Amino acid sequence: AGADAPAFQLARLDADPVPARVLSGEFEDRFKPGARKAVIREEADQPRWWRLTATSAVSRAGQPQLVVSSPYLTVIETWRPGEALPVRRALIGQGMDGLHAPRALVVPLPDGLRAGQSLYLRVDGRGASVPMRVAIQPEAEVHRADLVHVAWRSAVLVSLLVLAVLSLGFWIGIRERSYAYLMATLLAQVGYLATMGGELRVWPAAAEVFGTDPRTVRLFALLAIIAGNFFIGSYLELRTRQPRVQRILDGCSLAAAVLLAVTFALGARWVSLVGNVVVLVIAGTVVVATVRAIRQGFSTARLLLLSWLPLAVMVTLRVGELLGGWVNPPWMAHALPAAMAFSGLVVTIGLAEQLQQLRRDRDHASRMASYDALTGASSRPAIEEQLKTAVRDAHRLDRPLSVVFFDIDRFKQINDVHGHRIGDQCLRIIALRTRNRLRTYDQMGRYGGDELVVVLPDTEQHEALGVAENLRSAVNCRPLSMDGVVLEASLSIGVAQLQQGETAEQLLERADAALYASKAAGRDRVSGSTRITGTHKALPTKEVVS
Ligand SMILES: Nc1nc2c(ncn2[C@@H]2O[C@H](COP(=O)(O)OP(=O)(O)OP(=O)(O)O)[C@@H](O)[C@H]2O)c(=O)[nH]1
Repeated sequence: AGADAPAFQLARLDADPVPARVLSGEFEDRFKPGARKAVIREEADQPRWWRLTATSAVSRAGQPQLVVSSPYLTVIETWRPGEALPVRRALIGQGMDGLHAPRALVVPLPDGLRAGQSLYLRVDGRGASVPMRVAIQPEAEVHRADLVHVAWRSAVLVSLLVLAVLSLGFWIGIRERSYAYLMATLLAQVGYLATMGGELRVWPAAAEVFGTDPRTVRLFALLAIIAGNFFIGSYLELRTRQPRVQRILDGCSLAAAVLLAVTFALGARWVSLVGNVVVLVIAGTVVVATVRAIRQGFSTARLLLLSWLPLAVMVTLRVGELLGGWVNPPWMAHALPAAMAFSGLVVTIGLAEQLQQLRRDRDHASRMASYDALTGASSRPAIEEQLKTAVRDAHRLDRPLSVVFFDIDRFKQINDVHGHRIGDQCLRIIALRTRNRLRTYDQMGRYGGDELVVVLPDTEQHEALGVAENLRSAVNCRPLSMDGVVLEASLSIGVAQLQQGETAEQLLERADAALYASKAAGRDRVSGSTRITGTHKALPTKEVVS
Protein backbone atom coordinates (compact mmCIF):
# COMPACT_ATOMS: atom_id res chain seq x y z
CA ALA A 1 0.00 0.00 0.00
CA GLY A 2 2.89 2.27 0.87
CA ALA A 3 4.24 1.89 -2.65
CA ASP A 4 1.14 3.47 -4.20
CA ALA A 5 1.24 6.82 -2.46
CA PRO A 6 4.64 7.44 -0.95
CA ALA A 7 4.55 9.86 1.96
CA PHE A 8 8.12 10.81 1.16
CA GLN A 9 10.42 12.27 -1.44
CA LEU A 10 13.67 10.74 -2.69
CA ALA A 11 16.68 12.74 -3.72
CA ARG A 12 20.16 11.69 -4.80
CA LEU A 13 23.60 13.11 -4.21
CA ASP A 14 26.04 12.27 -6.99
CA ALA A 15 29.04 11.98 -4.69
CA ASP A 16 30.34 9.96 -1.73
CA PRO A 17 31.64 12.36 0.91
CA VAL A 18 32.36 11.22 4.48
CA PRO A 19 29.07 10.62 6.39
CA ALA A 20 29.65 13.37 8.96
CA ARG A 21 29.62 16.00 6.22
CA VAL A 22 26.43 14.70 4.68
CA LEU A 23 24.71 14.47 8.08
CA SER A 24 25.83 17.97 8.99
CA GLY A 25 23.71 19.29 6.14
CA GLU A 26 26.63 20.52 4.08
CA PHE A 27 25.31 18.94 0.86
CA GLU A 28 21.58 19.61 1.31
CA ASP A 29 21.36 21.80 -1.81
CA ARG A 30 23.15 19.33 -4.01
CA PHE A 31 20.62 16.48 -3.55
CA LYS A 32 18.59 16.15 -6.78
CA PRO A 33 15.16 14.46 -6.98
CA GLY A 34 15.35 10.82 -8.19
CA ALA A 35 14.04 9.89 -11.63
CA ARG A 36 11.03 8.13 -10.13
CA LYS A 37 9.04 8.86 -7.04
CA ALA A 38 9.52 5.74 -4.97
CA VAL A 39 12.36 3.98 -6.76
CA ILE A 40 16.06 3.91 -6.00
CA ARG A 41 18.17 3.00 -8.96
CA GLU A 42 21.86 3.39 -8.40
CA GLU A 43 23.80 3.33 -11.67
CA ALA A 44 27.20 4.35 -10.33
CA ASP A 45 29.86 1.77 -9.56
CA GLN A 46 30.74 3.73 -6.40
CA PRO A 47 28.41 4.23 -3.40
CA ARG A 48 26.06 7.23 -3.68
CA TRP A 49 23.88 9.03 -1.15
CA TRP A 50 20.08 9.10 -1.20
CA ARG A 51 17.87 11.18 1.04
CA LEU A 52 14.36 10.18 1.99
CA THR A 53 12.28 13.06 3.34
CA ALA A 54 8.85 12.45 4.88
CA THR A 55 6.19 14.67 3.28
CA SER A 56 3.73 13.80 6.02
CA ALA A 57 4.23 12.32 9.47
CA VAL A 58 4.82 8.57 9.80
CA SER A 59 3.27 7.45 13.07
CA ARG A 60 5.32 5.17 15.30
CA ALA A 61 2.21 3.05 15.86
CA GLY A 62 2.34 -0.27 14.01
CA GLN A 63 6.16 -0.21 14.03
CA PRO A 64 6.91 1.37 10.63
CA GLN A 65 9.66 -0.14 8.51
CA LEU A 66 11.61 1.21 5.60
CA VAL A 67 11.36 -1.46 2.87
CA VAL A 68 13.67 -1.47 -0.19
CA SER A 69 12.56 -4.27 -2.54
CA SER A 70 14.63 -6.55 -4.84
CA PRO A 71 18.03 -5.22 -3.76
CA TYR A 72 20.00 -8.08 -5.32
CA LEU A 73 23.65 -7.23 -4.42
CA THR A 74 23.03 -3.73 -3.16
CA VAL A 75 24.29 -2.82 0.28
CA ILE A 76 22.49 0.09 2.00
CA GLU A 77 23.56 1.95 5.12
CA THR A 78 20.77 4.00 6.66
CA TRP A 79 21.18 6.87 9.10
CA ARG A 80 18.02 7.46 11.05
CA PRO A 81 17.29 10.95 12.42
CA GLY A 82 19.57 11.82 15.31
CA GLU A 83 21.71 8.68 15.09
CA ALA A 84 25.44 8.83 14.45
CA LEU A 85 25.85 5.21 13.34
CA PRO A 86 24.10 3.67 10.35
CA VAL A 87 22.08 0.47 10.11
CA ARG A 88 23.71 -1.68 7.47
CA ARG A 89 21.54 -3.97 5.33
CA ALA A 90 22.36 -6.48 2.58
CA LEU A 91 20.82 -9.77 1.47
CA ILE A 92 24.01 -11.69 2.03
CA GLY A 93 27.06 -11.21 4.18
CA GLN A 94 27.59 -8.40 6.67
CA GLY A 95 24.30 -6.61 7.23
CA MET A 96 22.14 -9.66 6.56
CA ASP A 97 19.08 -9.59 8.78
CA GLY A 98 17.66 -12.91 9.83
CA LEU A 99 14.19 -11.53 10.47
CA HIS A 100 12.90 -10.98 6.96
CA ALA A 101 12.57 -12.81 3.68
CA PRO A 102 15.23 -11.94 1.12
CA ARG A 103 12.77 -10.00 -1.01
CA ALA A 104 13.79 -6.66 0.48
CA LEU A 105 16.11 -4.81 2.81
CA VAL A 106 14.16 -3.76 5.89
CA VAL A 107 15.15 -1.04 8.35
CA PRO A 108 12.96 -0.42 11.41
CA LEU A 109 11.89 3.18 12.09
CA PRO A 110 10.91 2.80 15.76
CA ASP A 111 10.23 6.49 16.27
CA GLY A 112 8.38 7.01 13.00
CA LEU A 113 9.15 10.23 11.11
CA ARG A 114 7.93 13.76 11.53
CA ALA A 115 6.89 15.63 8.41
CA GLY A 116 10.04 17.07 6.86
CA GLN A 117 12.39 14.71 8.67
CA SER A 118 14.98 12.89 6.56
CA LEU A 119 16.74 9.53 6.43
CA TYR A 120 20.13 9.33 4.71
CA LEU A 121 20.97 6.22 2.74
CA ARG A 122 24.39 5.34 1.43
CA VAL A 123 23.61 2.99 -1.46
CA ASP A 124 26.32 0.68 -2.83
CA GLY A 125 24.76 -0.91 -5.94
CA ARG A 126 28.06 -2.54 -6.99
CA GLY A 127 27.30 -1.63 -10.58
CA ALA A 128 24.24 -3.89 -10.72
CA SER A 129 21.87 -1.03 -11.53
CA VAL A 130 18.62 -2.72 -10.56
CA PRO A 131 15.57 -0.59 -9.77
CA MET A 132 14.46 -0.98 -6.15
CA ARG A 133 11.04 0.09 -4.90
CA VAL A 134 11.01 2.00 -1.64
CA ALA A 135 8.11 1.94 0.82
CA ILE A 136 7.36 2.62 4.48
CA GLN A 137 5.08 -0.09 5.84
CA PRO A 138 3.87 -1.30 9.25
CA GLU A 139 5.70 -4.36 10.53
CA ALA A 140 2.62 -6.61 10.18
CA GLU A 141 2.32 -5.77 6.49
CA VAL A 142 6.00 -6.47 5.92
CA HIS A 143 5.65 -9.88 7.55
CA ARG A 144 2.57 -10.77 5.54
CA ALA A 145 4.39 -9.89 2.32
CA ASP A 146 7.39 -11.94 3.51
CA LEU A 147 5.19 -15.00 4.03
CA VAL A 148 3.62 -14.66 0.60
CA HIS A 149 7.07 -14.25 -0.89
CA VAL A 150 8.47 -17.33 0.83
CA ALA A 151 5.48 -19.44 -0.22
CA TRP A 152 5.84 -18.36 -3.87
CA ARG A 153 9.57 -18.83 -4.00
CA SER A 154 9.40 -22.24 -2.34
CA ALA A 155 6.74 -23.40 -4.77
CA VAL A 156 8.69 -22.16 -7.78
CA LEU A 157 12.12 -23.40 -6.70
CA VAL A 158 10.78 -26.79 -5.62
CA SER A 159 8.87 -27.15 -8.90
CA LEU A 160 11.97 -26.34 -10.91
CA LEU A 161 14.05 -28.80 -8.89
CA VAL A 162 11.44 -31.55 -9.16
CA LEU A 163 11.21 -31.03 -12.92
CA ALA A 164 15.02 -31.11 -13.13
CA VAL A 165 15.06 -34.45 -11.28
CA LEU A 166 12.33 -35.78 -13.58
CA SER A 167 14.35 -34.71 -16.61
CA LEU A 168 17.39 -36.44 -15.18
CA GLY A 169 15.33 -39.61 -14.75
CA PHE A 170 14.04 -39.47 -18.32
CA TRP A 171 17.50 -38.74 -19.63
CA ILE A 172 19.01 -41.74 -17.84
CA GLY A 173 15.99 -43.89 -18.66
CA ILE A 174 15.68 -43.31 -22.38
CA ARG A 175 18.93 -41.59 -23.32
CA GLU A 176 17.06 -38.74 -25.01
CA ARG A 177 19.40 -35.76 -25.06
CA SER A 178 16.63 -33.12 -24.93
CA TYR A 179 16.09 -34.10 -21.30
CA ALA A 180 19.72 -33.41 -20.42
CA TYR A 181 19.41 -29.92 -21.93
CA LEU A 182 16.14 -29.36 -20.10
CA MET A 183 17.68 -30.46 -16.83
CA ALA A 184 20.66 -28.14 -17.33
CA THR A 185 18.30 -25.25 -18.15
CA LEU A 186 16.16 -25.84 -15.06
CA LEU A 187 19.15 -26.12 -12.74
CA ALA A 188 20.70 -22.95 -14.17
CA GLN A 189 17.36 -21.19 -13.61
CA VAL A 190 17.34 -22.37 -9.99
CA GLY A 191 20.89 -21.07 -9.60
CA TYR A 192 19.93 -17.78 -11.18
CA LEU A 193 16.87 -17.30 -8.97
CA ALA A 194 18.63 -18.38 -5.78
CA THR A 195 21.61 -16.07 -6.29
CA MET A 196 19.50 -13.18 -7.57
CA GLY A 197 16.82 -13.55 -4.89
CA GLY A 198 19.10 -14.30 -1.96
CA GLU A 199 17.77 -17.80 -1.13
CA LEU A 200 21.40 -18.81 -1.21
CA ARG A 201 21.86 -17.35 2.26
CA VAL A 202 20.20 -20.47 3.64
CA TRP A 203 23.65 -22.05 3.20
CA PRO A 204 26.04 -19.49 4.67
CA ALA A 205 29.14 -21.11 3.12
CA ALA A 206 27.65 -21.01 -0.40
CA ALA A 207 26.35 -17.52 0.25
CA GLU A 208 29.85 -16.30 1.12
CA VAL A 209 31.36 -17.85 -1.99
CA PHE A 210 28.69 -17.14 -4.63
CA GLY A 211 26.24 -14.76 -3.08
CA THR A 212 28.13 -11.49 -3.13
CA ASP A 213 29.84 -11.79 -6.49
CA PRO A 214 27.84 -10.25 -9.35
CA ARG A 215 29.47 -12.69 -11.75
CA THR A 216 27.70 -15.67 -10.20
CA VAL A 217 24.25 -14.55 -11.22
CA ARG A 218 25.51 -13.74 -14.73
CA LEU A 219 27.12 -17.14 -14.89
CA PHE A 220 23.81 -18.86 -14.13
CA ALA A 221 21.85 -16.59 -16.47
CA LEU A 222 24.26 -17.28 -19.34
CA LEU A 223 24.29 -21.02 -18.65
CA ALA A 224 20.48 -21.00 -18.66
CA ILE A 225 20.53 -19.21 -22.02
CA ILE A 226 22.96 -21.67 -23.60
CA ALA A 227 21.28 -24.80 -22.21
CA GLY A 228 17.85 -23.40 -23.13
CA ASN A 229 19.00 -22.82 -26.70
CA PHE A 230 20.29 -26.38 -26.98
CA PHE A 231 17.02 -27.65 -25.57
CA ILE A 232 14.84 -25.67 -27.98
CA GLY A 233 17.02 -26.62 -30.96
CA SER A 234 16.73 -30.30 -30.14
CA TYR A 235 13.06 -30.14 -29.15
CA LEU A 236 11.99 -28.46 -32.38
CA GLU A 237 14.57 -30.39 -34.45
CA LEU A 238 15.71 -27.03 -35.76
CA ARG A 239 18.95 -28.30 -37.26
CA THR A 240 17.03 -30.22 -39.91
CA ARG A 241 13.70 -28.40 -39.96
CA GLN A 242 14.72 -24.74 -39.66
CA PRO A 243 18.50 -24.55 -40.16
CA ARG A 244 18.53 -20.76 -40.42
CA VAL A 245 16.76 -20.31 -37.08
CA GLN A 246 19.19 -22.82 -35.60
CA ARG A 247 22.08 -20.66 -36.84
CA ILE A 248 20.60 -17.59 -35.12
CA LEU A 249 20.29 -19.51 -31.84
CA ASP A 250 23.82 -20.87 -32.29
CA GLY A 251 25.01 -17.30 -32.73
CA CYS A 252 23.24 -16.30 -29.51
CA SER A 253 24.76 -19.27 -27.65
CA LEU A 254 28.19 -18.32 -28.94
CA ALA A 255 27.67 -14.73 -27.80
CA ALA A 256 26.58 -16.01 -24.39
CA ALA A 257 29.64 -18.25 -24.20
CA VAL A 258 31.93 -15.32 -25.03
CA LEU A 259 30.18 -13.23 -22.36
CA LEU A 260 30.62 -16.12 -19.95
CA ALA A 261 34.36 -16.03 -20.59
CA VAL A 262 34.75 -12.27 -20.28
CA THR A 263 32.48 -12.01 -17.25
CA PHE A 264 35.21 -13.81 -15.30
CA ALA A 265 37.92 -11.64 -16.74
CA LEU A 266 36.19 -8.28 -16.52
CA GLY A 267 32.88 -8.25 -14.68
CA ALA A 268 32.06 -5.25 -16.83
CA ARG A 269 28.66 -3.59 -16.92
CA TRP A 270 28.24 -4.13 -20.65
CA VAL A 271 28.27 -7.88 -20.07
CA SER A 272 24.75 -7.50 -18.65
CA LEU A 273 23.79 -5.12 -21.43
CA VAL A 274 24.86 -7.44 -24.25
CA GLY A 275 23.51 -10.43 -22.35
CA ASN A 276 20.11 -8.79 -22.06
CA VAL A 277 20.04 -7.94 -25.75
CA VAL A 278 20.92 -11.57 -26.57
CA VAL A 279 18.02 -12.65 -24.36
CA LEU A 280 15.64 -10.41 -26.32
CA VAL A 281 16.87 -11.79 -29.65
CA ILE A 282 16.34 -15.35 -28.40
CA ALA A 283 12.87 -14.57 -27.04
CA GLY A 284 11.78 -13.26 -30.45
CA THR A 285 13.54 -15.96 -32.47
CA VAL A 286 11.97 -18.78 -30.49
CA VAL A 287 8.48 -17.33 -30.92
CA VAL A 288 9.05 -17.21 -34.69
CA ALA A 289 10.54 -20.72 -34.72
CA THR A 290 7.65 -22.26 -32.78
CA VAL A 291 5.01 -20.56 -34.93
CA ARG A 292 6.76 -21.83 -38.05
CA ALA A 293 7.06 -25.32 -36.59
CA ILE A 294 3.33 -25.31 -35.86
CA ARG A 295 2.66 -24.27 -39.46
CA GLN A 296 4.86 -27.16 -40.60
CA GLY A 297 2.47 -29.45 -38.73
CA PHE A 298 4.85 -30.17 -35.83
CA SER A 299 2.18 -30.61 -33.20
CA THR A 300 4.33 -30.59 -30.03
CA ALA A 301 5.56 -27.11 -31.00
CA ARG A 302 2.17 -25.87 -29.76
CA LEU A 303 3.14 -26.83 -26.21
CA LEU A 304 6.50 -25.15 -26.58
CA LEU A 305 4.79 -21.95 -27.72
CA LEU A 306 2.41 -22.18 -24.77
CA SER A 307 5.36 -22.60 -22.41
CA TRP A 308 7.48 -19.96 -24.09
CA LEU A 309 5.06 -17.06 -24.50
CA PRO A 310 4.62 -16.17 -20.81
CA LEU A 311 8.36 -16.57 -20.27
CA ALA A 312 9.17 -14.40 -23.28
CA VAL A 313 6.78 -11.69 -22.09
CA MET A 314 8.16 -11.75 -18.53
CA VAL A 315 11.77 -11.83 -19.69
CA THR A 316 11.11 -8.91 -22.04
CA LEU A 317 9.50 -6.91 -19.22
CA ARG A 318 12.40 -7.67 -16.92
CA VAL A 319 15.07 -6.90 -19.51
CA GLY A 320 13.28 -3.67 -20.38
CA GLU A 321 13.42 -2.78 -16.71
CA LEU A 322 17.12 -3.60 -16.43
CA LEU A 323 17.91 -1.64 -19.58
CA GLY A 324 16.24 1.32 -17.96
CA GLY A 325 13.01 1.53 -19.88
CA TRP A 326 10.56 1.27 -17.03
CA VAL A 327 9.91 -0.07 -13.52
CA ASN A 328 7.72 -3.17 -13.34
CA PRO A 329 4.86 -3.59 -10.87
CA PRO A 330 5.76 -5.45 -7.66
CA TRP A 331 4.06 -8.71 -8.74
CA MET A 332 6.72 -9.08 -11.45
CA ALA A 333 9.05 -10.31 -8.72
CA HIS A 334 6.94 -13.48 -8.68
CA ALA A 335 5.79 -13.52 -12.29
CA LEU A 336 9.19 -14.20 -13.85
CA PRO A 337 10.09 -17.16 -11.60
CA ALA A 338 6.53 -18.48 -11.95
CA ALA A 339 6.81 -18.24 -15.75
CA MET A 340 10.01 -20.29 -15.54
CA ALA A 341 8.32 -23.01 -13.50
CA PHE A 342 5.26 -23.00 -15.75
CA SER A 343 7.44 -23.23 -18.81
CA GLY A 344 9.40 -26.13 -17.35
CA LEU A 345 6.20 -27.95 -16.48
CA VAL A 346 4.59 -27.54 -19.89
CA VAL A 347 7.78 -28.53 -21.67
CA THR A 348 8.08 -31.68 -19.56
CA ILE A 349 4.51 -32.58 -20.49
CA GLY A 350 5.45 -31.91 -24.13
CA LEU A 351 8.40 -34.26 -23.92
CA ALA A 352 6.29 -36.97 -22.34
CA GLU A 353 3.84 -36.50 -25.20
CA GLN A 354 6.69 -36.85 -27.72
CA LEU A 355 7.76 -39.99 -25.93
CA GLN A 356 4.31 -41.48 -26.23
CA GLN A 357 4.27 -40.68 -29.93
CA LEU A 358 7.62 -42.45 -30.25
CA ARG A 359 6.16 -45.52 -28.61
CA ARG A 360 3.07 -45.43 -30.81
CA ASP A 361 5.33 -45.25 -33.88
CA ARG A 362 7.42 -48.15 -32.66
CA ASP A 363 4.33 -50.28 -31.92
CA HIS A 364 2.96 -49.41 -35.32
CA ALA A 365 6.23 -50.38 -37.00
CA SER A 366 6.36 -53.73 -35.21
CA ARG A 367 2.71 -54.35 -36.13
CA MET A 368 3.55 -53.52 -39.73
CA ALA A 369 6.41 -56.00 -39.64
CA SER A 370 4.36 -58.87 -38.24
CA TYR A 371 1.24 -58.44 -40.38
CA ASP A 372 0.75 -58.60 -44.10
CA ALA A 373 -0.90 -55.33 -45.09
CA LEU A 374 -2.97 -56.75 -47.98
CA THR A 375 -4.57 -59.77 -46.34
CA GLY A 376 -4.26 -58.96 -42.63
CA ALA A 377 -2.69 -62.40 -42.15
CA SER A 378 0.62 -62.80 -40.34
CA SER A 379 3.69 -61.95 -42.40
CA ARG A 380 5.98 -64.78 -43.46
CA PRO A 381 8.58 -64.27 -40.71
CA ALA A 382 5.79 -63.98 -38.15
CA ILE A 383 3.96 -67.16 -39.20
CA GLU A 384 7.26 -69.07 -39.32
CA GLU A 385 7.95 -67.97 -35.79
CA GLN A 386 4.43 -68.89 -34.68
CA LEU A 387 4.74 -72.30 -36.33
CA LYS A 388 8.07 -72.93 -34.55
CA THR A 389 6.49 -72.10 -31.21
CA ALA A 390 3.49 -74.32 -31.96
CA VAL A 391 5.80 -77.22 -32.94
CA ARG A 392 7.83 -76.82 -29.75
CA ASP A 393 4.65 -76.81 -27.62
CA ALA A 394 3.24 -79.85 -29.43
CA HIS A 395 6.41 -81.85 -28.79
CA ARG A 396 6.68 -80.70 -25.20
CA LEU A 397 3.04 -81.36 -24.33
CA ASP A 398 2.77 -84.37 -26.64
CA ARG A 399 -0.15 -82.79 -28.48
CA PRO A 400 -1.09 -83.17 -32.15
CA LEU A 401 -0.49 -80.29 -34.59
CA SER A 402 -1.38 -79.93 -38.26
CA VAL A 403 -0.73 -77.40 -40.97
CA VAL A 404 -2.79 -76.58 -44.03
CA PHE A 405 -0.86 -75.05 -46.93
CA PHE A 406 -2.78 -73.68 -49.92
CA ASP A 407 -2.31 -71.80 -53.15
CA ILE A 408 -4.87 -70.08 -55.37
CA ASP A 409 -5.30 -71.89 -58.66
CA ARG A 410 -4.24 -70.05 -61.78
CA PHE A 411 -3.86 -66.82 -59.93
CA LYS A 412 -1.52 -65.48 -62.59
CA GLN A 413 -4.38 -65.78 -65.06
CA ILE A 414 -6.71 -63.81 -62.75
CA ASN A 415 -4.09 -61.09 -62.64
CA ASP A 416 -3.56 -61.18 -66.38
CA VAL A 417 -7.26 -61.05 -67.27
CA HIS A 418 -8.65 -58.69 -64.63
CA GLY A 419 -5.60 -56.75 -63.55
CA HIS A 420 -3.49 -56.66 -60.43
CA ARG A 421 -6.00 -54.67 -58.44
CA ILE A 422 -8.70 -57.31 -58.84
CA GLY A 423 -6.02 -59.93 -58.08
CA ASP A 424 -5.31 -58.14 -54.81
CA GLN A 425 -8.98 -58.03 -53.84
CA CYS A 426 -9.31 -61.68 -54.73
CA LEU A 427 -6.48 -62.50 -52.32
CA ARG A 428 -8.06 -60.35 -49.63
CA ILE A 429 -11.47 -62.03 -49.93
CA ILE A 430 -9.99 -65.52 -49.85
CA ALA A 431 -7.95 -64.64 -46.77
CA LEU A 432 -11.10 -63.25 -45.12
CA ARG A 433 -13.15 -66.36 -45.92
CA THR A 434 -10.34 -68.51 -44.56
CA ARG A 435 -10.06 -66.52 -41.34
CA ASN A 436 -13.83 -66.82 -40.81
CA ARG A 437 -13.62 -70.60 -40.83
CA LEU A 438 -10.83 -70.91 -38.27
CA ARG A 439 -10.85 -71.10 -34.48
CA THR A 440 -9.51 -68.12 -32.60
CA TYR A 441 -6.28 -69.87 -31.64
CA ASP A 442 -5.59 -71.13 -35.20
CA GLN A 443 -3.01 -69.02 -36.95
CA MET A 444 -2.93 -67.90 -40.55
CA GLY A 445 -0.04 -66.39 -42.47
CA ARG A 446 0.80 -65.33 -45.98
CA TYR A 447 3.74 -67.43 -47.04
CA GLY A 448 4.33 -66.18 -50.55
CA GLY A 449 2.47 -64.37 -53.38
CA ASP A 450 -0.74 -66.44 -53.43
CA GLU A 451 0.23 -69.04 -50.82
CA LEU A 452 -1.26 -69.12 -47.34
CA VAL A 453 -0.40 -71.33 -44.36
CA VAL A 454 -2.78 -72.23 -41.57
CA VAL A 455 -1.44 -73.64 -38.29
CA LEU A 456 -3.95 -75.81 -36.42
CA PRO A 457 -2.88 -76.67 -32.85
CA ASP A 458 -4.47 -79.70 -31.16
CA THR A 459 -5.57 -81.05 -34.52
CA GLU A 460 -4.94 -84.46 -36.04
CA GLN A 461 -4.55 -85.05 -39.77
CA HIS A 462 -8.09 -86.31 -40.33
CA GLU A 463 -9.57 -83.23 -38.63
CA ALA A 464 -7.21 -80.96 -40.56
CA LEU A 465 -8.35 -82.60 -43.81
CA GLY A 466 -11.90 -81.64 -42.81
CA VAL A 467 -10.88 -78.06 -42.14
CA ALA A 468 -9.07 -77.92 -45.49
CA GLU A 469 -12.11 -79.29 -47.30
CA ASN A 470 -14.17 -76.63 -45.59
CA LEU A 471 -11.78 -73.91 -46.79
CA ARG A 472 -11.76 -75.24 -50.31
CA SER A 473 -15.56 -75.22 -50.53
CA ALA A 474 -15.71 -71.73 -48.94
CA VAL A 475 -13.88 -70.47 -52.04
CA ASN A 476 -15.14 -72.60 -54.90
CA CYS A 477 -18.85 -72.78 -53.91
CA ARG A 478 -19.38 -69.06 -54.05
CA PRO A 479 -17.90 -66.87 -56.82
CA LEU A 480 -15.87 -63.88 -55.68
CA SER A 481 -17.45 -60.56 -56.58
CA MET A 482 -15.62 -57.24 -56.48
CA ASP A 483 -16.07 -53.93 -58.26
CA GLY A 484 -18.60 -55.44 -60.64
CA VAL A 485 -16.28 -58.33 -61.55
CA VAL A 486 -17.48 -61.81 -60.63
CA LEU A 487 -14.99 -64.62 -60.91
CA GLU A 488 -14.62 -68.23 -59.97
CA ALA A 489 -11.61 -69.24 -57.95
CA SER A 490 -10.39 -72.42 -56.38
CA LEU A 491 -7.70 -73.61 -54.01
CA SER A 492 -5.21 -76.41 -54.14
CA ILE A 493 -4.47 -77.57 -50.60
CA GLY A 494 -1.90 -79.73 -48.85
CA VAL A 495 -2.30 -81.00 -45.29
CA ALA A 496 0.29 -82.51 -42.95
CA GLN A 497 0.35 -83.51 -39.29
CA LEU A 498 3.45 -83.07 -37.14
CA GLN A 499 5.40 -86.28 -36.56
CA GLN A 500 7.52 -87.12 -33.58
CA GLY A 501 10.92 -85.44 -33.71
CA GLU A 502 9.95 -83.42 -36.77
CA THR A 503 10.95 -79.76 -37.20
CA ALA A 504 8.72 -76.93 -38.38
CA GLU A 505 10.60 -76.79 -41.71
CA GLN A 506 10.16 -80.50 -42.33
CA LEU A 507 6.46 -80.27 -41.52
CA LEU A 508 6.00 -77.37 -43.94
CA GLU A 509 7.93 -79.21 -46.64
CA ARG A 510 5.55 -82.18 -46.39
CA ALA A 511 2.50 -79.88 -46.52
CA ASP A 512 4.03 -78.16 -49.56
CA ALA A 513 4.58 -81.56 -51.23
CA ALA A 514 0.94 -82.45 -50.55
CA LEU A 515 -0.09 -79.09 -52.07
CA TYR A 516 1.85 -79.94 -55.23
CA ALA A 517 0.22 -83.31 -55.32
CA SER A 518 -3.13 -81.48 -55.40
CA LYS A 519 -1.90 -79.24 -58.24
CA ALA A 520 -0.61 -82.25 -60.15
CA ALA A 521 -3.86 -84.13 -59.70
CA GLY A 522 -5.80 -81.34 -61.44
CA ARG A 523 -6.13 -78.50 -58.79
CA ASP A 524 -9.17 -77.58 -56.64
CA ARG A 525 -8.59 -80.40 -54.19
CA VAL A 526 -7.14 -81.39 -50.83
CA SER A 527 -4.29 -83.86 -50.37
CA GLY A 528 -2.89 -85.17 -47.12
CA SER A 529 0.73 -86.00 -46.61
CA THR A 530 0.80 -89.79 -46.77
CA ARG A 531 3.85 -90.47 -44.65
CA ILE A 532 2.30 -90.71 -41.21
CA THR A 533 4.26 -92.55 -38.53
CA GLY A 534 4.49 -91.83 -34.84
CA THR A 535 2.30 -88.74 -34.52
CA HIS A 536 1.22 -87.11 -31.23
CA LYS A 537 -2.25 -88.38 -30.36
CA ALA A 538 -5.12 -86.16 -29.32
CA LEU A 539 -6.21 -86.67 -25.70
CA PRO A 540 -9.81 -87.18 -24.68
CA THR A 541 -11.59 -83.84 -24.52
CA LYS A 542 -11.80 -83.70 -20.71
CA GLU A 543 -8.04 -83.80 -20.32
CA VAL A 544 -7.60 -81.16 -23.00
CA VAL A 545 -9.61 -78.77 -20.91
CA SER A 546 -7.53 -79.38 -17.83
N1 LIG B 1 -2.51 -59.30 -57.51
C1 LIG B 1 -1.45 -59.84 -56.91
N2 LIG B 1 -0.76 -60.81 -57.52
C2 LIG B 1 0.29 -61.38 -56.92
C3 LIG B 1 0.68 -60.95 -55.65
N3 LIG B 1 1.76 -61.70 -55.26
C4 LIG B 1 2.03 -62.54 -56.25
N4 LIG B 1 1.12 -62.36 -57.27
C5 LIG B 1 1.03 -63.06 -58.52
O1 LIG B 1 0.54 -64.35 -58.24
C6 LIG B 1 0.94 -65.20 -59.30
C7 LIG B 1 1.36 -66.50 -58.67
O2 LIG B 1 1.44 -67.41 -59.72
P1 LIG B 1 1.77 -68.90 -59.45
O3 LIG B 1 1.32 -69.33 -58.11
O4 LIG B 1 3.21 -69.10 -59.77
O5 LIG B 1 0.90 -69.62 -60.56
P2 LIG B 1 -0.66 -69.58 -60.68
O6 LIG B 1 -1.05 -68.67 -61.75
O7 LIG B 1 -1.33 -69.33 -59.38
O8 LIG B 1 -0.89 -71.05 -61.17
P3 LIG B 1 -0.89 -72.32 -60.24
O9 LIG B 1 -0.38 -71.97 -58.93
O10 LIG B 1 -0.06 -73.32 -60.95
O11 LIG B 1 -2.33 -72.74 -60.20
C8 LIG B 1 2.06 -64.47 -60.04
O12 LIG B 1 1.58 -64.04 -61.29
C9 LIG B 1 2.35 -63.26 -59.17
O13 LIG B 1 2.65 -62.11 -59.95
C10 LIG B 1 -0.05 -59.92 -55.03
O14 LIG B 1 0.24 -59.49 -53.91
N5 LIG B 1 -1.12 -59.40 -55.71
